[in-house]
This record gives sequence, C-alpha cells and structure tokens, in this order.
Amino acid sequence: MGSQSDWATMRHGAETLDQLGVGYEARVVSAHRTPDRLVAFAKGAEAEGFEVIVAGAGGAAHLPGMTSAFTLLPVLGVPIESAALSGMDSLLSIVQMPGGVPVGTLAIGKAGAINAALLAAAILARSDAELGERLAQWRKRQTEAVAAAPSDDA
Ligand SMILES: Nc1c(C(=O)O)ncn1[C@@H]1O[C@H](COP(=O)(O)O)[C@@H](O)[C@H]1O
Repeated sequence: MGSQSDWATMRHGAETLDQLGVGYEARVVSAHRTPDRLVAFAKGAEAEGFEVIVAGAGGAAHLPGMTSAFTLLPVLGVPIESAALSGMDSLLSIVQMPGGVPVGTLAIGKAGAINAALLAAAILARSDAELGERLAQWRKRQTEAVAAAPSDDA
C-alpha cells in the first residue's frame, strides 16, 4: 500500500487472506515517496516468491500501474477512499491503464480490499486444489450467513 494510512482499508484484505490461509506480506511502498523501494520491490517480487500483488493506493494512485510496469505478476489495484474526492480520484488513476500494462481494478475501499484478496486467492487456487476447497467453503459460509428476512435488531 502507498501509505500507513491505507492500512485501515487494506487490513480487510489481509484478514480475508488470513481466513483463507493464504500467506502474504503487507508492505508500505510508494511510487511517489519511496520510488527506489517501489522499483526494488516490483522488479524483485517474482524472484522473492510472490505470485500476486495487491496494490492499494489513494489520490493520485500511481502505485498499482507503476508496479505492473516492472513485473509480469498479476497486479490487483484497490482504490482507497480518499477524503477529498471519495476515492473517485483513486479509482480513475488506477483503472485507466494504457493497453499493454494491466492492473485488475477492484471497487473503492473496503469491498475492493476484500475482493482483491478473494481474487488473488482464486488465481492461486488454479494451481492449489486445497486452497480452492477453502475458497469454496468461505463462499458457502457467506451464503449461509445471509438471513432470508431482515431483522430489526441487525
Ligand atoms: N497514491 C499514493 C502513492 C503512490 O501511488 O505511489 N503513494 C502514496 N499514495 C497515497 O497517498 C495517500 C495519502 O497518504 P498519507 O495519508 O500518508 O498522506 C494514501 O492513500 C496513499 O496511498
């Protein structure tokens, strides 16, 4: 993620990965404030053993696109909900990549962080049948948790 301040959003993705038993590292890397760290991370991520990168950033969110520019790993972008423009700035910065350098862009904010984790798990599950089963069970639990009728107390 681009800043410590993004962790309040991105931690929801981390918690989802925890629930699925998917290993990850959470790091702060900024294309703007720590450009050398970004280049070193993105260029070295595949050799380090990473298989998917989830990049969350807000405002002028160049992190996901610049990360993708330096790696062939799948990069999933999470637009952080910015205070000034409610995340529309983040979304448009991330989603409108030029053809040839892909970023899979998720929804703004918490839902995007959770879905990035689920999508990363789905990608990894293509070559990990046990993870696929855990993902199926996660979805089943979610379905079972949805009540058939609304409650006044919920
Ligand atoms: N968009 C980026 C990048 C980047 O794209 O590299 N680096 C930091 N940021 C964003 O700046 C916002 C404000 O950061 P601060 O709260 O630290 O001022 C964060 O949402 C971060 O993702």
